[in-house]
Amino acid sequence: MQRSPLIARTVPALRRAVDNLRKRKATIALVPTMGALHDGHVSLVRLARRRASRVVVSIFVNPTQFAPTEDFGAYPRTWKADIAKLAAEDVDIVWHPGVEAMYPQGFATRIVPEGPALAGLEDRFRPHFFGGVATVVGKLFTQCGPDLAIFGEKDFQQLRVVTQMARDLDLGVKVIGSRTVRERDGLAMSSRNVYLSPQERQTATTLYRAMKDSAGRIRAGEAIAPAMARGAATIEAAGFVLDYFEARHAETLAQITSRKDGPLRILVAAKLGTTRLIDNIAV
Ligand SMILES: Nc1ncnc2c1ncn2[C@@H]1O[C@H](COP(=O)(O)OP(=O)(O)OP(=O)(O)O)[C@@H](O)[C@H]1O
Ligand SMILES: CC(C)(CO)[C@@H](O)C(=O)[O-]
Ligand code: BAL
Repeated sequence: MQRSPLIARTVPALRRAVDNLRKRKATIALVPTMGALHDGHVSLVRLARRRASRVVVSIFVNPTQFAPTEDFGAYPRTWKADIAKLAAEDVDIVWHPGVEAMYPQGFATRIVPEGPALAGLEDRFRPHFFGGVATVVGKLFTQCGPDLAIFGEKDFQQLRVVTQMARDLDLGVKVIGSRTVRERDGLAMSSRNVYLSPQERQTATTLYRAMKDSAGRIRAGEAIAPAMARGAATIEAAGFVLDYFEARHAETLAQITSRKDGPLRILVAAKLGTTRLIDNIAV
């Protein structure tokens, strides 16, 4: 029988609910989200279910990771549909704080990530972003105290930054990455895809095709620079404004010049009209 998850809106209510699960010797997985849930999020919840006996999903559109010029106000909020999806997945607790519960009056502490995972990419175009993410994810981890937490590979640099933070701050949470879920034409599922017009939605698949093409060329022995230049040109010709299209070391995200530098990942961010999309694939 389908149960509705318990919905916690304050830190004490969340802690009580988690303590109750712990009394029953549960292992707990946390899946942090900003809501507007799609099948990508559902795949994270399913992985959480396989890895732990109880699942907590947080839904919080975190203002500190948006610049004032970005889409915090417009970000899709689909609460009822989200809860129905989470009930169908048998989620135990939904942690849904208001902004005042997460950042009470007088809040004045931030976690500021540094190091190689921040070398460019998202950090160059959204310099506020990882400070906001690390601060809120650090809080989510200490509020909920999960054994493990699941993050999508779609936000590959975020996965690396959060993994490093959990390790550096001894948060006792094992961070697990989950593969990217795509639409049939290859577009990575993303809450922001709803911003795309029908025409833009058709064009959007170019990102995946260009990454696959460049990855195929590199695998076939073409030098990295021309293979990547070709992908970038394809994306721009389709009408995107490109932020970056780069091949990086898949583990460290360090810059690479040759295939001998180790396993590679191609990462892309580009704007189509006013919608900014990101994606990545393994080479
Ligand atoms: N297509 C996807 N496949 C797998 N995981 C995903 C996918 N899309 C998002 N996620 C993961 O879900 C978690 C919550 O992400 P978020 O709520 O920001 O969704 P999103 O679709 O990435 O939204 P946005 O459009 O804002 O980037 C993150 O760990 C993110 O990497
Ligand atoms: C990890 C996260 C929930 C932090 O707000 C967000 O950046 C996201 O949804 O990827
Ligand atoms: N999916 C990452 C959250 C963000 O872009 O704000």
